[in-house]
Amino acid sequence: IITMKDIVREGNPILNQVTEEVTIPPSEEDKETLICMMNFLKNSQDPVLVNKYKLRAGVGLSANQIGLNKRMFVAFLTDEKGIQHEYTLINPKIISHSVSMIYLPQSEGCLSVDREIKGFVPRYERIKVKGFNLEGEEIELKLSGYPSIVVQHEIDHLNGIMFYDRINKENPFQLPENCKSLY
Ligand SMILES: O=C(O)C[C@@H](Cc1ccccc1)[C@H](O)SCc1ccccc1
Ligand code: NI
Repeated sequence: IITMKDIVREGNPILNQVTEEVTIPPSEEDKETLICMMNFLKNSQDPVLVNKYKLRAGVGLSANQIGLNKRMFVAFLTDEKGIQHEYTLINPKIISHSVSMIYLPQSEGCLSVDREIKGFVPRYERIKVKGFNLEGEEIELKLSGYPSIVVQHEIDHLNGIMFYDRINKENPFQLPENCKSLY
C-alpha cells in the first residue's frame, strides 16, 4: 500500500516537470497504480488507518507525487454541501473555466510540502475538465467550489506547478479583484 515514505517531497525535480501523457486504454499496471493511489486517499481519511500508518490526510494525489512521470491523478473529497466526490483522471485537460476566481481562506497544503506556507492561492471558481477514466473512456467534468480547487491543485502537479507558485510574491494575501473566498 502507499504510505508517506512513497510520497516525493519538494526538491525532487519530478515535481517541477510536465508529466508524460498515459497511453489509452491504460495498462493493467497503470490501473493498479491508480487504484492504489485512490486507496491511499481513502486510508488517509480513516482515523484508524491514519494512526496505524502515520498518514497525512489527503484529498488529492498526482502520479508524480509518488515518483511516476505519468499524467494522471486521483481525488477523493467531500464538498461544501457534504457531497462526496471521487475522481480518477488520466490525461486531464481544463477545456474552459470561469472568469471568477475563488481561494481557500486557510490557504492550501500539499502532501509533498512538509512546511506551512501562508498566503492565498487564486483558483478558477468553475472549470470544465476532459480526460479518461480507469476504463479508458473519455469523461468530461464540470466542477465548482472546493472540488474545482482540488482538481486544479492536482492538474497543476502534472504541469510541475506547486500551490505556492500561485501565491503573490509581494503580498501573499493580495488577490485579483474577481476573486472571493470559498467560504
Ligand atoms: O498534495 C496534494 O496534492 C494533496 C493535497 C491536495 C489539496 C487540494 C486542495 C487544497 C489543498 C490541498 C492535500 O489534500 S493537502 C492536505 C489536505 C487534506 C484535507 C483537506 C485539505 C488539505
Ligand atoms: Ni499537492
